[in-house]
Amino acid sequence: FSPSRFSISRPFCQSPVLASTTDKPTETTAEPSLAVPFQAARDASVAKIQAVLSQSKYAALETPLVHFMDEYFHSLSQAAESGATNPDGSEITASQAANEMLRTIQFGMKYGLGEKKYTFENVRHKALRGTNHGEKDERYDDESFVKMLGDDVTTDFYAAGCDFFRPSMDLNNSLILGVDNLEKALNQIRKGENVVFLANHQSEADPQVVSCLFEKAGKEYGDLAAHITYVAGHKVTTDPLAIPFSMGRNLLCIHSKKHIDSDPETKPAKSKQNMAAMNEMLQGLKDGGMAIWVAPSGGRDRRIVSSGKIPIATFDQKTVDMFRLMGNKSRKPTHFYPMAMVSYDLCPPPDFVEAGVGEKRNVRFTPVGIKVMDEVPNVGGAEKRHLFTHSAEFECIKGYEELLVGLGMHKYLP
Ligand SMILES: O=P(O)(O)OC[C@H](O)CO
Repeated sequence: FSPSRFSISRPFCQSPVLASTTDKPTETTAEPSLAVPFQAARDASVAKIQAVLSQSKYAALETPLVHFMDEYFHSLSQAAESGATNPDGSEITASQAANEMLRTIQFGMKYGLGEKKYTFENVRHKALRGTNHGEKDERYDDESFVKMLGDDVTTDFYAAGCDFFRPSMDLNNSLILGVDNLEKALNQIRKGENVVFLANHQSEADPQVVSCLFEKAGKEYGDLAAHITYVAGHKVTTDPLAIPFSMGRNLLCIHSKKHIDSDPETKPAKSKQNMAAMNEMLQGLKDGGMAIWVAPSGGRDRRIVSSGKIPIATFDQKTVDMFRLMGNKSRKPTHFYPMAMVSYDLCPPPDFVEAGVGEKRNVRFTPVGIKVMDEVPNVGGAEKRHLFTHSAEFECIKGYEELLVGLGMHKYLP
């Protein structure tokens, strides 16, 4: 790795330019044809949702939800047409699309809207896996908690999130690379050491992409994916549709640097929450055996609208420094692995960057990719800090570009 070369020319001349807030949102036009059973299931599901919404105060949600439904039914219709199957070998069906969609919307309405919406009260949230899941979870002993969940007391929200997004991933043509590094990371975690994956971030479904691709690599890696704690910005914990997916994940809830200044009045409270999250993380790292996924850019990569290229967003050095500092303070060996991710097409983010929630959801049946790069040695003092961040980002870009080539997505190469 040569820092001087890096500063002059990033691989493939990557430009750090992000789409500006004036760019139009990503438009993905629905395919003209939908297979007959999927069309029927889509129409019936839309009618059900319209009936519910018309009798509620959320009538304004009809347009974005119908768009989301159209996207999802098209995605699964295409999956079925391509011959993709579920993990048990069964076909992807129209009734599966309807069940997944209606359940997700029902969760969104129950946990994401209104006075009873689910609030992530603790900065460290533990995945809600339901009462049928093996591990003891004391929250399910609390009567009010059980009452709040109602019929969903047995719901494994982790599995539900994976089941929703998995059929939209063309897993036969997806790539999971760097499994040797994943194996090293797994062994380090098993020894009680900590691992931090420094990733680029492309879609809201990235935690599910990690799960499905790690599962593809092997059961032990699938189990690791369920164990990972994701560093989550405010959208992940406050957007009505994102909330149910987030309930199924281990999270550290923070306010990313990208959005913390959007409302000066609430900045002190947000900074306080970030401090609390860092303390919780430090405790977890001290306990050891922790696996963390963080996007040091503070958000998703955006396409360059004029060229259609998708560069990864620049890693924020202070964020990386903070994770290294916490690792050092924990006094447990803490290992850093850059993780390259290709998942943009699965749920393309809007081209504009904004702090608000409730964005328009697009979903596509597409291959996805992950490459776990070599560990970046956690050495060097204050004067070398930038070299560590550059090295991690450089590796991530290398892996990303290798994935794009391997997946035949040359058009996105920056
Ligand atoms: O700031 P954004 O729009 O890139 O959103 C980042 C969130 O983590 C969404 O997953």
